[in-house]
Amino acid sequence: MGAVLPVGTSTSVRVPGSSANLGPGFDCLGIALGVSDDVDVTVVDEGLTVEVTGEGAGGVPLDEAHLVVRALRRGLDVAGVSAPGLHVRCVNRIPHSRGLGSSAAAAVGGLAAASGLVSAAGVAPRFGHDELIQLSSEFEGHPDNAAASVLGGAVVSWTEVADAGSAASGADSAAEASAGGCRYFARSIPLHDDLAVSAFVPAVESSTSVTRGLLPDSVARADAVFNVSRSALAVIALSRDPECLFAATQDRLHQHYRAPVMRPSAELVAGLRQMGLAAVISGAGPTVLVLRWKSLPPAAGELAARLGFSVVEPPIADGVSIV
Ligand SMILES: Nc1ncnc2c1ncn2[C@@H]1O[C@H](COP(=O)(O)OP(=O)(O)O)[C@@H](O)[C@H]1O
Ligand SMILES: N[C@@H](CCOP(=O)(O)O)C(=O)O
Repeated sequence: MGAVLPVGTSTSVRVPGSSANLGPGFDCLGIALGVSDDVDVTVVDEGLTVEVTGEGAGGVPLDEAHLVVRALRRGLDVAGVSAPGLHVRCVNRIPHSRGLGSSAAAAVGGLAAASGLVSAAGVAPRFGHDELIQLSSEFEGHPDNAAASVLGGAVVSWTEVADAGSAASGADSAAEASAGGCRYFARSIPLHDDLAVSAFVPAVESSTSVTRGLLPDSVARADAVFNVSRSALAVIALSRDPECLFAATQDRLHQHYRAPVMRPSAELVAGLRQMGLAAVISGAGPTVLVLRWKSLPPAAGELAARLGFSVVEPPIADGVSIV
């Protein structure tokens, strides 16, 4: 290991949550939401202390298993530096296991904190956006949430999986090797000025890894074609024609497979869509997201309350920031 970070070096990071998929864009579309976590890290003499307040406090581990710490360690490792000890303080506002990208935000937050520490100590430059997207998506296994948390706004992301030949000949970067050959990329979608979101958040949780297990390995070509057309339309709807949002948020690849384990969410999506709203399952659920360009009708709030969902209207957020 190369440089050792001086005791007292510190950094503060703010990272937004996100909503992935936006209906048809499974594992490739996402939008950053103005509900953010803060991560403050200070280099200390020895050991590791983790302090958590807000969402997840009392539930997440307070040792090396903590996701922010794992990402922080990975970032320091990639930068080729070590720390004699670390104090990590997390102030969490993104609800966990609701489909609002908390795990991706934790990975981005830890990696950005590593980036902030190495640059504050003057031992290495900050990670660029592309590197942050690569490293954080490796934690997730899909880039849609992580890319939105890094870049802010709405993003299209994509994954390149090395074929057997290139894997045999060796990965072309340490990141690629550690990701089992996956390379992750993203670009921002310019957003229409009137675009806004409403999130309908239930009290119940749902694990992303569990509900990914409900999805089939292959789908009918007609369903693939259906989603390809809606995903392409989604980019136009988000950027310049919000009136297409209703059509652009249809999906046949993931939502109905997950519906049996989130009936109230499925019922809420159906009810909101009957009102003409562009409602989708947020990420892997159970939160429901509405992409809109005008106010919600009162009936939307009434249905949400009856089904046990709280409505929040976060701004569309900028990407991760290092203070
Ligand atoms: N800020 C955080 N700090 C530590 N662990 C976290 C944090 N955010 C999320 N996690 C971990 O990720 C899990 C939730 O991930 P996931 O099922 O993907 O849901 P989400 O949609 O919220 O990302 C939590 O149960 C916790 O283990
Ligand atoms: N494309 C992923 C998105 C998961 O988002 P999360 O916020 O629920 O973790 C999926 O649909 O599995």
